Amino acid sequence: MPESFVIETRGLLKSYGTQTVLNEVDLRLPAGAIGLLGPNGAGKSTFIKCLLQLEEKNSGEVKLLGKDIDRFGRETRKRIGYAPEQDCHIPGMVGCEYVTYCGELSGMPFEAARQRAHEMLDFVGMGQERYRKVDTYSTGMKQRIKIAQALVHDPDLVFLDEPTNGLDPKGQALILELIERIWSESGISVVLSSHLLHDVDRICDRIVIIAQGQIVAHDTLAALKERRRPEAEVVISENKDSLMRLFEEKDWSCSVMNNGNVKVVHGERSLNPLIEVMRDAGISPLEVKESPNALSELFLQALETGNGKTSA
Ligand SMILES: Nc1ncnc2c1ncn2[C@@H]1O[C@H](COP(=O)(O)OP(=O)(O)OP(=O)(O)O)[C@@H](O)[C@H]1O
Repeated sequence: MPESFVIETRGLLKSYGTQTVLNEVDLRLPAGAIGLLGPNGAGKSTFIKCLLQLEEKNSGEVKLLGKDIDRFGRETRKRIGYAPEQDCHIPGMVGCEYVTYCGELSGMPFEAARQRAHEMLDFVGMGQERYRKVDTYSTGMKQRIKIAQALVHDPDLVFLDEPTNGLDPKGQALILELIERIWSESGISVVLSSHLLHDVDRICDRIVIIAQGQIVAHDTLAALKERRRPEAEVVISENKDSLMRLFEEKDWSCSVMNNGNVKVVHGERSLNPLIEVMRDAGISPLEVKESPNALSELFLQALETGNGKTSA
């Protein structure tokens, strides 16, 4: 059976004036918990808005849940939820009234919308606060109610744009746990946009890294973590020359780094052969650090690209 995708884009292009914000983005994403990771200004929100037709793309094709948005945008959006980065509540409305209203806007009859709103408010952990005006909520509560309104109509796919913004570490952890359950318990595909590696690293099974409107990486989290260069950094206080000679005898290229540690390209699948060679030669390093995995490396490169530096 051919694999189906919840999101497919081909040549998606979006510019504001002379600035190209999405540069011919090609992506095919299967159902799951998807992390959209990139520095501020990378184009994450614009990507989401173009998919949801809140912004008009310049060119390219987009399919959501298998349907072309140019032909079936309106009907497809009924099966999609969205929590934007900025506040989206209606001033003066109390929490449960607001989520119910969002359900009605999605076409649900009032009674069904009200019942489901309470279920979703329970799901996001809102107690009696639901009977208070949203204007009086803390940042954490506002983030939670945004998630509740995105889920009220029981969508198949939900976009959450920077849902941990403004939260302290405990608040971030609570929101991430909640988001993880959206996919693992309800089977609703989630696109979590974030500029924090930690967010997506914890709960997503697939990662897309975006920088300056281009996809710099797309793979499963497991594959990105598995991928690393066969390099290591050896922290050593004495016998540095002997260590370098030892590596050269093994034909492993090595050099002294700015911090005084020795970098070695050992070409092995694990650190074990490197550690054995040093042990046999009677050299005891203080520490042997593995090279960063591809996820960390690509994310750092994306950050540098986002800051105007070009990556090697
Ligand atoms: N309506 C707009 N008009 C002009 N430029 C825009 C508009 N919206 C976004 N941009 C520009 O497009 C680029 C990408 O913005 P976008 O909001 O998509 O980034 P992001 O990855 O979501 O980052 P952040 O989390 O900081 O919002 C930025 O340079 C931004 O200034």
